[in-house]
Amino acid sequence: MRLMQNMITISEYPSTSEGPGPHRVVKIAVIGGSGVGKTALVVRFLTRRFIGDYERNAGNLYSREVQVDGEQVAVQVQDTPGVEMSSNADHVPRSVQWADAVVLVYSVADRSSFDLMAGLHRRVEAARAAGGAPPAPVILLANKSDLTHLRRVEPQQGPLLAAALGCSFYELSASEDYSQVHGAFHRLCGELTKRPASSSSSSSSSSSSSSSSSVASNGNSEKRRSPLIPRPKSPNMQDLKRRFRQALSAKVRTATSV
Ligand SMILES: Nc1nc2c(ncn2[C@@H]2O[C@H](COP(=O)(O)OP(=O)(O)OP(=O)(O)O)[C@@H](O)[C@H]2O)c(=O)[nH]1
Repeated sequence: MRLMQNMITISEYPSTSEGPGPHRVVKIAVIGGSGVGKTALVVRFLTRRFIGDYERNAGNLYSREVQVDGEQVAVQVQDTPGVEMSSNADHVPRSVQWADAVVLVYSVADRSSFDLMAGLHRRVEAARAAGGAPPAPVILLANKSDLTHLRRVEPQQGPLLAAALGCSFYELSASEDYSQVHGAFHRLCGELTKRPASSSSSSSSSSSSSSSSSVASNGNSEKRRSPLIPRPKSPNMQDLKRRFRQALSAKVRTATSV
């Protein structure tokens, strides 16, 4: 369903809607505790806008076509529910097995979100092994670096953990710095495009265009439904559409006022 004139669309979960297409697809799962800024990071990367309000996310999939090292790439980002909040314990292994790469996120202002990271990394590795998938690149993101007065995780702890886990590490602020967020995701996309395409990652939806973004709810039972069957309007999708409209209308206003 078309949401806005500027090609923001609501679509089905892409693993069911991919058809033959010209572009490479890279799939990234974003995982971490609740409220650490996963949605804010994903939306910041895809739209440049920062979402200031907080609404709990039940698992959404976003996609956008971007240029990576001169190549048109369809980036799909799975924004998973906070691991400690989810009633569905399956969502981490499902997302990890679907993805080509994993982004683990904690907030520097939330010690418990940092303490989840090592265990989550183990779950990522176990899920890949159980699914027969090769190890995936994992990056560790320390978000909310702007909250210096609320810091609960010391700056050196993130890099130490990342080194122990064999991950890349970025400390950044989704609210303050788009370029850091873009840089982290973009480098990961670049790394993925240098790898041989997996069979599920070599094409994209034929309806995509170079300026398109889309978002789909990742409800468990809906995941494998035909793209032709209309998705029920869950409150979560309504919230998401509203947040997208908010973020993008500001973008359109900026563009038209220049
Ligand atoms: N100060 C600050 N706030 C941020 C930053 N990133 C996100 N937030 C805020 O943190 C809150 C939670 O952000 P979300 O993106 O919804 O967090 P989430 O990880 O998706 O949360 P769940 O949906 O519960 O999994 C929101 O109020 C955001 O505005 C940041 O870099 N700095």
